[in-house]
Amino acid sequence: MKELKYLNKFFIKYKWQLILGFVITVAARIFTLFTPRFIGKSTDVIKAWSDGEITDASAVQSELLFNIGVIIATAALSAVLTFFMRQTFIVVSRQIEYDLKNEIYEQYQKLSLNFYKKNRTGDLMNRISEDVSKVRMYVGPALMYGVMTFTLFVVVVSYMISTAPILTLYTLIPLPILSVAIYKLSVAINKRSTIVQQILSSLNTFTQESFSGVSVIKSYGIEPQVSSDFEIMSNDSRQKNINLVKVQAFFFPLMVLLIGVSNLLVIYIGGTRYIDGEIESLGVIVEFLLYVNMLTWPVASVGWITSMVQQSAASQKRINEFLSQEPSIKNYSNLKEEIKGGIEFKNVSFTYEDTNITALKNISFEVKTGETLAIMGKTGSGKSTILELIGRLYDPTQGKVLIDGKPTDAINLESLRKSIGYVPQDAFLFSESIANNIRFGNVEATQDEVIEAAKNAAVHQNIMGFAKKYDTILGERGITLSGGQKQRVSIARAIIKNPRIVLFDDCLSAVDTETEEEIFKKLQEISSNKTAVVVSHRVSSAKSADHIIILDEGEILEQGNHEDLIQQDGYYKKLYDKQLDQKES
Ligand SMILES: Nc1ncnc2c1ncn2[C@@H]1O[C@H](COP(=O)(O)OP(=O)(O)OP(=O)(O)O)[C@@H](O)[C@H]1O
Repeated sequence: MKELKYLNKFFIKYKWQLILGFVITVAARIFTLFTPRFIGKSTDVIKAWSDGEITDASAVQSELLFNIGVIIATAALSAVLTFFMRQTFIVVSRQIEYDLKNEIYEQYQKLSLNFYKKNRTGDLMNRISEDVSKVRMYVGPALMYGVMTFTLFVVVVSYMISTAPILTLYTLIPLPILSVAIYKLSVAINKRSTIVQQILSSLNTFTQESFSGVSVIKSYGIEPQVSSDFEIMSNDSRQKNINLVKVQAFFFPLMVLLIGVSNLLVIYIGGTRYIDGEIESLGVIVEFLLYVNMLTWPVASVGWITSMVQQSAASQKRINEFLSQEPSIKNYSNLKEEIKGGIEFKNVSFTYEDTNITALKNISFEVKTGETLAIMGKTGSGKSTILELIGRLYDPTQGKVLIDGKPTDAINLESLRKSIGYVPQDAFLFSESIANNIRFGNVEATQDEVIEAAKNAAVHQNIMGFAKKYDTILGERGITLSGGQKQRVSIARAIIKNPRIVLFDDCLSAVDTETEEEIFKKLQEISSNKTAVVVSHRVSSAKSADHIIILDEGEILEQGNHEDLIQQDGYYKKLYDKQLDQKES
């Protein structure tokens, strides 16, 4: 339960609403007491009339009318207060849910790439949706029903004891049994519904994947196989749902049975004690019958609340695991600074923590401000890793990455990231308009600036070809751009940021050579004073760079400018000849 202590700060934050809720709950419960009390009184009046103890019919009538008036008025008051009780407790729980979701989301934003590699997206989503909803059950309904049960129990039972202590004892005997039984049942229901949820989430993932990959499924003609896999999974889901329903079906019969037993006890014990003269009026029995029914749900809810609190604790434990994680990339400098763009790697080695793959081994090179570096090499040779280290998505395992002569970890993280325009290998676009996707690089950019960036990335003409032009929505409910168009929108996004350093990770692979050359020409025009690092498989992208590095299994195989490397007659020269041949043929 110590996990739930984390939530105390929210209880403190919303203390006044909660105190108000508590006061309202107590008042609402007190008013509910009037109904049994006045029904009991009315029974006694009628009994006295039928026994001939009262002979004035109008007196009986007016007393009954008064009692009815009191019952209606107090029940109405209690109903209004119950409404406000929900308004306080449940509204506070929604506020806490909102605060907690924001806190988790903020933490997600702070955590580094490593965290995302280690945890599946489904888990991240679950923490922020399902786990938070379960925690809300503790801060909302569990707290509200807890307070309600407690106040009702204290108020009703103390009143019952003062009226007829022995009868109270017998009446209450079945109630703890009810509470324990409901607790056991709730635990069983929760276990089974967790299984149902898990199956539902795999079923959702399966369906989602098969819809996203529908073109692969159809082209391979594996629809029957996919359908039969789906059938197996949904069959399993049906079975688990039936198992859940079987336990749920016990809930109400069990409650009815135990209420029935309590009622019988009140009638039997109450009746015999009345005959023995130990209870003075019949009204007490009627009153007690109503009390038993009033107490049943709160007592049953003790078991339900207990299991709800246990579940919330488990969820909060999972949330705390994420909240307590420190980002592996920390900001050590608060000094915002202007970055010029000189880059230097000094004996840099880097090993990915999750796979233990050493992607870079003792790499050293320098790119002066305003120069262009091209990185080439076979797939998996560590090209993208170099860009990730420049953007400080990771820190080097050994050696130093310097920007303007300063180690990247000594530079203010925000200043560093602001000065970099990174275009990743897989262009990621949001389900938003094209203009907003470009504006992502600079949210304050005007429409003219967006158009200018798109022109420089050679994608303006394509965009103008769409019916809604820059307002064309991308993604699931919008249009799908071709691979090359996506890459160019992603480049426009980096350009609009007007960064000091541009990092292009093989981001023109889906573009034909002519367009590629056009883009590079434009880039050179607009970025003459920017430092550029370009990863490419094409010599055409690399040859005009000031410096070229050829990587092989994390090590520098060759380096120099285009002429130097042609003379070295190694990997670069072979690639150059091959790509020249291809262009000519
Ligand atoms: N996030 C990661 N976690 C673990 N290992 C990784 C990660 N990214 C890359 N690697 C590994 O590091 C090595 C270098 O990868 P990197 O992406 O830098 O190569 P690359 O030269 O850019 O390849 P490509 O040309 O195919 O993009 C590879 O062996 C790869 O499997």
